[in-house]
Amino acid sequence: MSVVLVVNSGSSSLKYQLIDMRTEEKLASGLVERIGPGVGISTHKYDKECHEQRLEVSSHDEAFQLMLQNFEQHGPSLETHYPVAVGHRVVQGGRRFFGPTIVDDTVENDIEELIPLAPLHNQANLAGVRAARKVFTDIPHVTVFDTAFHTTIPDAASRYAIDRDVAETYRIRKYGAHGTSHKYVAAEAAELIGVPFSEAKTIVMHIGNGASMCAVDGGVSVETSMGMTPLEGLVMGTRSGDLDPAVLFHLHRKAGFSVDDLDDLLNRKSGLLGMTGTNDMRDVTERAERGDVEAEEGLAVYVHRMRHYLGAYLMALQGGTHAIAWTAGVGEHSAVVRRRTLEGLEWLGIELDDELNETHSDEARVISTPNSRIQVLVVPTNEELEIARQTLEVTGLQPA
Ligand SMILES: Nc1ncnc2c1ncn2[C@@H]1O[C@H](COP(=O)(O)OP(=O)(O)O)[C@@H](O)[C@H]1O
Ligand SMILES: CC(=O)OP(=O)(O)O
Ligand SMILES: [Mg+2]
Repeated sequence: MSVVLVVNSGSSSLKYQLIDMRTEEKLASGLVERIGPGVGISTHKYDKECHEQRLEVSSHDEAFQLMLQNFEQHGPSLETHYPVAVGHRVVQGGRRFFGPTIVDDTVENDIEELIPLAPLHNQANLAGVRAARKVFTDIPHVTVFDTAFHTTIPDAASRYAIDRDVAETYRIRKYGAHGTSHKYVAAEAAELIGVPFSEAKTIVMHIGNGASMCAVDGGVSVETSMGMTPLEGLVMGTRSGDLDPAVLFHLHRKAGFSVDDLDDLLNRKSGLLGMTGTNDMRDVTERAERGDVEAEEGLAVYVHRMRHYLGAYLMALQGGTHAIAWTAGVGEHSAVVRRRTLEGLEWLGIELDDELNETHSDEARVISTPNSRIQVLVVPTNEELEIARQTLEVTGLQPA
């Protein structure tokens, strides 16, 4: 059996899946949340059962050991289901990695060197790679980069208008993120609407805790909302997204914020959390519906920013847009956010079907009316499956 283990380490979590690549069936999956001080939560799903455990998990190395324990205690055994390869998500590949890459020590060092370009993510991703290489010493490890899908974005969209030498020396440009998800969802969306991926024009809305949008034209990314780091663009769970850079000078000069304070403010204490006190969209929409003013204001800013980018991406897709595809935690589950983002756009040929929008399902589906010129879709993302596919592809292993 060809099974691939996929490790997706986030800034404070570690997600994993064991996938049988003959059928692309998920055999087992798990999540270790809240890595760091305090009580963490480990969830392991196998054979229709879900095993939950609460305990302090102080590092990604510990989270990885916990994952191994989960397999040992709850199955399936990694001895009988020994993976043929391990696929790892890495957010930032810079101008160094343009596709899935088999890991060796040089690759590990290069990922480390890219940490400043994705501070919340690359460090955690690397910790997962290192822990896994220590345990699975005799199989290939492959890193799949969020940035790889965006290397096709034209210069006019990926350059910042700053001094050329400074930009070159310090590698300052738009790299984007969530590319593995954007690519997977755009391909699924094309299939759903029956347009070849090589011809489809799609706007993908990856709206999770981290959130970004992507304009995909003929199978390639032409614009995305995250920038040099995953801080730019949309309002997120704890990140501010776009703001006037002069705000930083002002807070430094007038309020004595250090660079680290500013980093903490914008990456960890802003977005929905900063505006409403919670980064969970379920709480925000519930409170907004009950008339809570802070929640309503936060939601309004969140939605306004997505509409701003939607307008821009309709322009980026020359010649028209076939579909808008919603994905990730908020995009897949929040009918309220989808409705508020797309309301009043009938004049643009975007017409949501309210009943379809409100219907819950785990399947990829159309939620616009038959009259809607641009189709609106919900397409559950599966970064892990896409990583597993790319892992097999680059190692040349065949599912057997
Ligand atoms: N039913 C729901 N309604 C609204 N938002 C939801 C729902 N379920 C999950 N979410 C949101 O999705 C977010 C997590 O999305 P996810 O894509 O898993 O993010 P990440 O990969 O960045 O951790 C949660 O923070 C929560 O706000
Ligand atoms: C890049 C990024 O924001 O990833 P995530 O959504 O997993 O936090
Ligand atoms: Mg995510």
